[in-house]
Amino acid sequence: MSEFILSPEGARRVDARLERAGLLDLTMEEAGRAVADAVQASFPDGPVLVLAGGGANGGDALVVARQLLALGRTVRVLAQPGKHPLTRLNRRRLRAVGGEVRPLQVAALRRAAASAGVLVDGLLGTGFVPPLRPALAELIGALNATRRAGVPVLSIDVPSGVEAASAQEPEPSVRADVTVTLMGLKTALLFGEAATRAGRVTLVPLRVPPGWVREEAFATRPDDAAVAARLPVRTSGAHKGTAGRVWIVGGHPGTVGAAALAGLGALRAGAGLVTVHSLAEVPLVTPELMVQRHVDWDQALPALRAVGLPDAVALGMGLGPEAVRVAREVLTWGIPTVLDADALHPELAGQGHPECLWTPHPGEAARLLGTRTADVTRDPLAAARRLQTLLGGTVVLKGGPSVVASAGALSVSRGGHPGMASGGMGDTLSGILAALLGQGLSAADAGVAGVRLHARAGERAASTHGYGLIATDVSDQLGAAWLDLAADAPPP
Ligand SMILES: NC(=O)C1=CN([C@@H]2O[C@H](COP(=O)(O)OP(=O)(O)OC[C@H]3O[C@@H](n4cnc5c(N)ncnc54)[C@H](O)[C@@H]3O)[C@@H](O)[C@H]2O)[C@@H](O)CC1
Repeated sequence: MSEFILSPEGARRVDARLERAGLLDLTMEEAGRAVADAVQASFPDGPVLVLAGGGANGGDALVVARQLLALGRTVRVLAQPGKHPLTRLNRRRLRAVGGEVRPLQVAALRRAAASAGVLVDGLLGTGFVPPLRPALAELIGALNATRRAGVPVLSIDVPSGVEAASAQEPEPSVRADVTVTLMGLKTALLFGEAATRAGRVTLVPLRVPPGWVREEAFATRPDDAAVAARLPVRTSGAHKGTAGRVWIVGGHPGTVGAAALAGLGALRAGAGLVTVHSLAEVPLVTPELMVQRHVDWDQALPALRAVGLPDAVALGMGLGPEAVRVAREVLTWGIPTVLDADALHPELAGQGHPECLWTPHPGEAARLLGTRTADVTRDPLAAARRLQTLLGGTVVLKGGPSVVASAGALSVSRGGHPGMASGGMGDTLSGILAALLGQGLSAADAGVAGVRLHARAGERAASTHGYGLIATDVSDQLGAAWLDLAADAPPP
């Protein structure tokens, strides 16, 4: 199922609607039951130590405690005074079934943790506003020390102290083994150091009235069925001329491999005919790839245009100092275009068209936005949205995971592998994207499908090569990755 990504404000608005409908209590009950089920599934042994803050995150924790008691678990609860009405109500309910609630203090935490089989962290959720108050900072320090001593931690919604809307390194914050997040994913659970704090993340969508979460979500994470539904489908009469003619414009002495890798990626992503155009000698990576070496771009580009344009072009990979001039000319052709690497220049902002696909990594994104790389990585979703506004068309902000922003849609890719952090991976992606554009996909669909295809091929290749993965390994797995995704496609 595709998943929705909520901001703290969006989650609050859903809460407010639930409250107006008189459903918030039921939703908290469902959330607590789901978290209790997760505790049972992952940590079935030993006493459970539940830590509950004063807000609704603490309310969830008190429901978890009651649900686990009902399942026969030994449960100890340390809680702050309830500020949220439902937190107070659930404290009364817990007591009514014999649950004991003690004040949340560091000494009590250390004592109870010594014999605990698992610790449930319900101190702070999406309502946390940094900086952390000193008393809670001390508690979180004690909680993390308990984990280091061997007691696993399950966090409710987000690890406490993590700012839900930011991927920034949160210090101090809870380090969890498992995070059960509610209704929608949060930025902090997807990107950067914050995500590593969350451990294994599972999303419990909760049965809120249809559409409410979708309406408040600012981004989605499509599942493979949703991605597969965008992939091109061929008829038996397909031939190389109908499967997309792609040009790769790139390469410069010393960086010509980038263009060759893009060409290989395009071929393996199904393009019918691929030609690399370069001023440098292109290595023969595979005989199926056509190459044309040119003397200078001023002569080459008009001549190429005169012979007839391809279905799509990818440019910039290793293209060097002439990239902006070349990109300006190519953009006048008006054909679907991937702009990568040296073609990602602020001077080109506003010169694209709707079928452009811009593929910056965070460093290139920072240069385009006139900001620092750390500002991009702190909130990649916001950065991708700003880039799309600046550049138009579709933007793929590369990373683990990548973000795809097109007019009115923002999505996060699944999967991939850390072994993909090696030179040439981005060139392969540009080739894949151009191949999909050439096969008739819109820039928006090509962005979503191409990024997932690349990640899936990376996962496959990593199972053999691990951190030794190189870009050609990924290209080699593209066909199999496509078949994996197509197996999930809904029937035509
Ligand atoms: N719409 C949803 O997603 C649902 C949300 N629920 C829960 O509700 C949570 C949000 O609840 P709330 O908005 O009440 O907020 P939280 O419970 O996340 O946090 C609010 C509490 O944290 C304290 N706090 C805030 N900043 C602090 C700081 N810097 N230092 C120390 N203490 C600080 C506040 O004083 C308050 O007691 C979610 O994370 C989730 O666990 C669930 O009940 C189910 C439905």
